[in-house]
Amino acid sequence: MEIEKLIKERRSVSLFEERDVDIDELKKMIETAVWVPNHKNTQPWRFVIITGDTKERLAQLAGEFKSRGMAGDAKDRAYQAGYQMFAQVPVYVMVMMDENHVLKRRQEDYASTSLVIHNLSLIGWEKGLGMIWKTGPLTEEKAFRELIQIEKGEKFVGMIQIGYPKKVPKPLPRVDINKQITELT
Ligand SMILES: Cc1cc2nc3c(=O)[nH]c(=O)nc-3n(C[C@H](O)[C@H](O)[C@H](O)COP(=O)(O)O)c2cc1C
Repeated sequence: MEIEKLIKERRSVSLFEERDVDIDELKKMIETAVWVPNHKNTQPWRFVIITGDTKERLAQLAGEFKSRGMAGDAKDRAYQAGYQMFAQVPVYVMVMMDENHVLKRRQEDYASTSLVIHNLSLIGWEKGLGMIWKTGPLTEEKAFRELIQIEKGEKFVGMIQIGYPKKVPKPLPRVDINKQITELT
């Protein structure tokens, strides 16, 4: 696909078909995605691919989180909604990076890791796969962080939900780019 079309037509997708994603292919996509500019070549990223029993536990955590503090039928409904939203995702890639003690290095590492994530979503989109990068409140929970095994000295960058799109959302409007471009001559 032409690069301009690929960039403009890619959307964040969070509803997926009930269809498995080939994990070997996903690993190859990650191998390609990491070819980003990276100051000092720190390559600070780490990826945790989640399916199976760990995905099941993740969906339970989402249900427990969504229904926390509720009671009765409302609690059951909230649990099911949270659980289903996470259970319907075919595969997760959790992205972590080394948290360098130098702020500038840390910020630059985060920039590069973000590029990797976007590369991954573009590579996926070309293959018919949809993704969304999430950092919602569940990702700050201790149980979540233990489940995905964030290590000491690592920063959690994002939860990437991946699968074949069931529904592709409409694009959000972009501001007129001419308002954001200055020419100095
Ligand atoms: C750092 C980051 C964190 C995000 N976290 C969330 C999130 O927690 N929940 C969510 O629904 N979308 C999240 N998104 C996705 C954006 O909301 C989405 O990209 C935006 O709505 C634009 O849609 P598009 O990607 O289809 O253009 C996140 C995106 C980024 C870059």
